[in-house]
Amino acid sequence: MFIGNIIGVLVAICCSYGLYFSYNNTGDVALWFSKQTVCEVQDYRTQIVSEDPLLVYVENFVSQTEVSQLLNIGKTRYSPSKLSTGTSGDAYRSSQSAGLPPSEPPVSCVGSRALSLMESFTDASDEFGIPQLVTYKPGQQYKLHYDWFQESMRYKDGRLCNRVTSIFVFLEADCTGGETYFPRVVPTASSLIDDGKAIQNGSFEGIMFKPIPGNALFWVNLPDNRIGDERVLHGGLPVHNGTKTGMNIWPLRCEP
Ligand SMILES: O=C(O)CCC(=O)C(=O)O
Ligand SMILES: [Fe+2]
Repeated sequence: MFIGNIIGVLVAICCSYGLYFSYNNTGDVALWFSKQTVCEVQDYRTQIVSEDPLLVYVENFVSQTEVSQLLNIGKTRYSPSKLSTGTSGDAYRSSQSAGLPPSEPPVSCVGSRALSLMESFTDASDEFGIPQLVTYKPGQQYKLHYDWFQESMRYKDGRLCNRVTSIFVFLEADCTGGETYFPRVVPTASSLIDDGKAIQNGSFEGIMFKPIPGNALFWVNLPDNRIGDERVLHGGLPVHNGTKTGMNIWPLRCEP
């Protein structure tokens, strides 16, 4: 079901100092906008996969130019991905991850675009943390997990925070396998499946999304601002051949 009310037509032509400071005026989010940045206009299109839990497919969220630039910024920064427990090198999450500098274009542009998309889910006490690239080689995966923490994490300023929403953007999909799988989400429309962008059939529960560069998934982790939603359990299925790379954006809901 393509819907009119959230067809996204981005208007962030030019992000200048302070334009988005009403979202947040302290902490990391200020870094998103600490440089004068001219951003590409990006016409993206949203499609609701499931209303409850809210899971939205975002087509053309990031341009091919931005994809190349993001991959380039990340390429020297990779290290083994960590689990929320802080452990790395675990078979549960066998990918490599790279934190991205939030103020460097196009990271800042994609960040402001994400803020625009998520405006109704964020508030002034939120933090945006560090966007993260995650890359998978054959055999690598991220088994089923929640992005929200069972116990809120202590932010650097001492506040307790949890991941209120997630955006996962597919950047590189020169691979077979590597679908993003939500076993507990029942799609309310079939067009993504008909288009071959998602897979749903009787052999498994839920829905899986094929990695397609530039497209993204957006979902809500903390629907009532406090309790993590167990229905947004998801994982990155093993890559069979080639390379898959994505970008995580995880706004943090912090206690005021
Ligand atoms: O690789 C994927 O498809 C999903 C990645 C993910 O869920 C994560 O990094 O938290
Ligand atoms: Fe995840």
